[in-house]
Amino acid sequence: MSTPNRFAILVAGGSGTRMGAGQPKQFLELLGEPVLLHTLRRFAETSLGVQQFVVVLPPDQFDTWHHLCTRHQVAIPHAVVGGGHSRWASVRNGLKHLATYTEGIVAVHDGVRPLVSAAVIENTYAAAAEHGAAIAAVVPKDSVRGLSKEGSYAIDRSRLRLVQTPQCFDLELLRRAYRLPELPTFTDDASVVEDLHPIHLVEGDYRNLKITTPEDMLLAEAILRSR
Ligand SMILES: Nc1ccn([C@@H]2O[C@H](COP(=O)(O)OP(=O)(O)OP(=O)(O)O)[C@@H](O)[C@H]2O)c(=O)n1
Ligand SMILES: C[C@](O)(CO)[C@H](O)COP(=O)(O)O
Repeated sequence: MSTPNRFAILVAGGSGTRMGAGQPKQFLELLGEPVLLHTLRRFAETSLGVQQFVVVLPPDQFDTWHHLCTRHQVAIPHAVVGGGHSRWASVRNGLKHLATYTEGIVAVHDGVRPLVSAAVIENTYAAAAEHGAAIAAVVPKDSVRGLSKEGSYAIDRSRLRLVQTPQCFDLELLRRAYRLPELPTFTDDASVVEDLHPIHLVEGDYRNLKITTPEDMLLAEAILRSR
């Protein structure tokens, strides 16, 4: 079987309200480089050939990214697309940029997961080529409780997984899913696709954290220094 085309949509169209940094968290520096640039490099450095990178940014931040790419001499070819009102809308905009392609595997990855490993990226693309839809996920390390009117109750964590990105899909499947109307329950791409196709889980990585709140920056720096 021939190698499928590979595409990557790096979503970085959010504003980072939980980080509260005064600028979107994807532009904060980790060991001297913006979070989003670490993420782009991670994907570009895998042994896989990614044919087309699409970076989705807040529409008012194109100049910021352009200046950062110039300052850091970024030589990784990528398209820049404006984000939307939600992650779902940003992914949909990214997908539109791939309209000329008819087949392949597309990875959707949070621009704020800069510590993703080559193994997780490669395994997720490979699983999607085999199963149509594959996402990285890890086993919860803490006990989990649900909330009820009366208080709370224990949940069997062996039946749970914590979802990460990348989330990789057959291009046409992802297109079909993103033609459906947006629902408030969509928190990731798997939740958009799952009514159309089963989602295969790939072993993620605890280090593949999503930079969300200030302590995540400390953790990410510590992990980067240890590499
Ligand atoms: N309208 C949006 C919202 C989110 N994202 C992206 O989706 C990923 C995961 O979202 P999250 O961590 O929630 O980022 P923010 O929306 O920026 O953060 P917050 O919810 O704290 O505002 C991030 O890479 C973010 O930039 C996006 O592309 N477009
Ligand atoms: C896509 C995601 O990173 C998977 O864990 C997550 O769902 C994004 O959630 P957020 O609320 O937008 O941070």
